[in-house]
Amino acid sequence: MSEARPMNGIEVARDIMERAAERAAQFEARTGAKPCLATVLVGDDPASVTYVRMKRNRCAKYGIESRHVPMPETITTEELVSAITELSNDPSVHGILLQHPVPHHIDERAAFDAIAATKDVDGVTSQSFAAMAFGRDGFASCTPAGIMRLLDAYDVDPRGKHAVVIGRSAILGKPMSMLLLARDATVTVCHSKTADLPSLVRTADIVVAAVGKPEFVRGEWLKPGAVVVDAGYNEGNVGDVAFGEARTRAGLLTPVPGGVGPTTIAVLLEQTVTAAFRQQQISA
Ligand SMILES: Nc1nc(=O)c2c([nH]1)NC[C@@H]1CN(c3ccc(C(=O)N[C@@H](CCC(=O)O)C(=O)O)cc3)C=[N+]21
Repeated sequence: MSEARPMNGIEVARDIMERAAERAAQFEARTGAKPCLATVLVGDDPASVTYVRMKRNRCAKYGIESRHVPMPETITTEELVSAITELSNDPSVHGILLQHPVPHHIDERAAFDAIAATKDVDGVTSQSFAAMAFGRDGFASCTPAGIMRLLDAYDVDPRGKHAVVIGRSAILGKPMSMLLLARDATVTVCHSKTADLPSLVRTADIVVAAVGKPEFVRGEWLKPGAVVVDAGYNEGNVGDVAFGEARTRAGLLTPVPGGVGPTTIAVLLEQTVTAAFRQQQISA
């Protein structure tokens, strides 16, 4: 049986980040300051702490400053919105990342939408979503945008293909479906109430798994030769796709780790540098 070709997210991410680092250095040379990303973390969930630390380390490595803004678990929506509004109005901050998820008592949509669109380098605001959906200028949601970069790097053209997106979350499944649609894929968005998911997946040329359930997508669901993107980040670095099974069916397959995750962070860095240039009204 033939084995799927792996899509190397580490390599694709490195290219994106090296280019971002060059532009960050140019920005610093011209303005005297590095591009700056504010990272807002509510509470101290260990996985979230790790992800935010990874993002800040990656910023430091590629010439981007980060300013960490930790918030107590007990903060109210109002307090969080006002802290984010302050960052939106702070000219020394070019990008804002509010780490998802926030505690249940907080209105996450309200918090995301307190991020100024010009600083929404994570692509989570309603305004960015609309821009993404209508093909207007704006920052894309990082994980879906990173996935599009992976597809491009491996010459996967979504045009006319059937793409099945499993998951409809605000920062993953939903924007993913918009970006694939913008590239002329025929998109089916599946979720927990979808009837007969395996049959739908079997018709997919491109599968994006974004459900958050370890090894949920089975190898036998896949059309032989399909492009399979695993956007799951479950405990213990296990994806949403049963990798061992998928490897004997898929044509191209992202590993976890080393697939979607690194490109997500790379797009965040790239968009932070772009935001910095735009806010200074200078071009890269
Ligand atoms: N507002 C917001 N934006 C996000 O983009 C966002 C978020 N909230 N909340 C959580 C998820 C998760 N996420 C990951 C990014 C990179 C890796 C990553 O690079 N993982 C490595 C492995 C990690 C390791 O080595 O421990 C890899 O896949 O190779 C994982 C997960 C971004 N997210």
